[in-house]
Amino acid sequence: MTVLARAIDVTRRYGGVRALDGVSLDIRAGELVGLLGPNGAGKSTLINLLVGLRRPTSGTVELFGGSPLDPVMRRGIGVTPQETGLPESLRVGEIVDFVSAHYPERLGTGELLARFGLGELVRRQVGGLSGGQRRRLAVALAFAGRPKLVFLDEPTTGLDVEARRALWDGIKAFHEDGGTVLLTSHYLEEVEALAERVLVVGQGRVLADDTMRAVRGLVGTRRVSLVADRLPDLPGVLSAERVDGRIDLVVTDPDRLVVELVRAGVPFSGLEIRPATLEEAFLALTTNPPKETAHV
Ligand SMILES: Nc1ncnc2c1ncn2[C@@H]1O[C@H](COP(=O)(O)OP(=O)(O)OP(=O)(O)O)[C@@H](O)[C@H]1O
Repeated sequence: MTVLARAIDVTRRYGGVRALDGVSLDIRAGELVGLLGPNGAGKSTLINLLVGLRRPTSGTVELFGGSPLDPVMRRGIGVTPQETGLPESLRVGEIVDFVSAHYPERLGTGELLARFGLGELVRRQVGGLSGGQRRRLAVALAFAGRPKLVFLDEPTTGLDVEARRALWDGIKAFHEDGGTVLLTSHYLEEVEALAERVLVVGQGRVLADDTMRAVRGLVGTRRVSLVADRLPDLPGVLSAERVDGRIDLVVTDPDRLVVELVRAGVPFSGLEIRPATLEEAFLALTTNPPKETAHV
């Protein structure tokens, strides 16, 4: 499958901070890739390198087989950064026309706005839009020039559920037409709802690059929940907390945990074991040292 964007052993430093550390990846045509990672993991830096806003300290970045610094290559992409400033006095339709005019091919203004649930607002001045409407407009603009590849940095941060769904529909429609998307998100359900492939980034490195299912399987964690007054120190516990009178543990080996519990002779009841959610798996991948259950 055609590779649209590629990073080869890319490192990016800002002074003493190593924001990316030997990252290699391909974004292939038709993929919808979710980039997950905690604050400061290097997600925005990776996007900035792939779209040519920054250069790597070492390593190579390619866009459509060329350099992301080449305007001809950049014409094939659409980008919504984490923050955008749109001119307050322009009308929504005027902004779309202004942005579209930079591209050889364009989506009609009405069609673009309808795709993102903004059709009613074509004559509204940007200064009169709500925060959520502005954000949706900023994301819609990434699609104005019929891009092949779209980069969205936290597209739905700050949106309510309805606005988020309207955006998801626009992104999905683009993808169903064959478009390629790389998006970052702090909303794990967003990545679960949209992305087929997940890249987990932590401390500037790619920790996992696989299907959603495989990423969960990779960490192989289980959520164990039980009722007990106290627990001894147990092996393989990644996180432990008391919630509504129960103790919830994320563990790597639930069978061993139960054996150890019984062996310790600790009274417990209401044992439940289920697969970890993506959030739990993600935390386990990027996480701290094992937890001491005796202090829960
Ligand atoms: N222009 C800059 N100057 C100095 N340090 C920077 C700069 N941009 C990013 N960094 C640092 O590089 C690291 C990675 O930042 P980056 O913004 O790429 O992370 P992120 O995963 O996008 O985080 P977030 O989820 O908070 O947006 C952080 O430690 C950050 O402080």
